[in-house]
Amino acid sequence: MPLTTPERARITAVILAGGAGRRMGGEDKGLLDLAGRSLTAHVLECIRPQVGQVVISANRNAARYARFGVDVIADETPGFQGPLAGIAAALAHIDTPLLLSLPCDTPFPPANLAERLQRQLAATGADLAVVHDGQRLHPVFALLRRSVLPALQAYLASGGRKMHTWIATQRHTTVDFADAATNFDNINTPEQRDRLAARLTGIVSNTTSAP
Ligand SMILES: Nc1nc2c(ncn2[C@@H]2O[C@H](COP(=O)(O)OP(=O)(O)OP(=O)(O)O)[C@@H](O)[C@H]2O)c(=O)[nH]1
Repeated sequence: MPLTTPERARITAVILAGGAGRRMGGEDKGLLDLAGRSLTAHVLECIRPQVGQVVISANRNAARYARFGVDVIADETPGFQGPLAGIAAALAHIDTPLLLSLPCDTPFPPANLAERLQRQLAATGADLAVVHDGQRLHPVFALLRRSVLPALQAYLASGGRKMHTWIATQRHTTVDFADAATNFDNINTPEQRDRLAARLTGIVSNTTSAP
């Protein structure tokens, strides 16, 4: 059953767009074009109806991200320390009890992402619910209680950066999204972007040529 308005209001989504994009030649992936819109615009469109509010985690091009009309949060530590740094900054910023993290480089996340993570978090009483696609964990797709912030800050302060390692230390649950595995296909390289763009163009031209 879809989340109710009060349930959605308890969740802030953070779109993580603060990475170095090394495999993309150092480009800011969140602003990359796919089918005429930035990757961040695709993710924002999908996630906005699922939650109460959205913020963007970005470390460059603040003015361009500001045009999305939501809060833009930079990491507290410079130098691209990884997704956990963005999640920590977002947890410190929000005033909702739950944070939904998701990356900017996965343009079509499932339309029931927040709902399924929230239902399992509530049912298990865990502090974190993480996506599993049937093959592997996708730790950047997670619903976290705000109360995990001190533990995350301590992990980062100790030099920890790995999501899998930190999640393993927390009371977590995994949510099976095997039925939606392709929704978690992401874009890391120019070739992956071009392939997906070509597929989308095919879909559009097939649709428009239909009788
Ligand atoms: N806020 C923040 N987000 C990050 C950071 N590093 C990665 N991310 C985000 O986490 C998600 C997964 O990142 P990766 O694809 O592993 O890293 P990337 O920097 O984007 O790309 P590569 O340098 O090619 O690995 C993406 O949405 C990134 O924008 C960081 O240091 N800070």
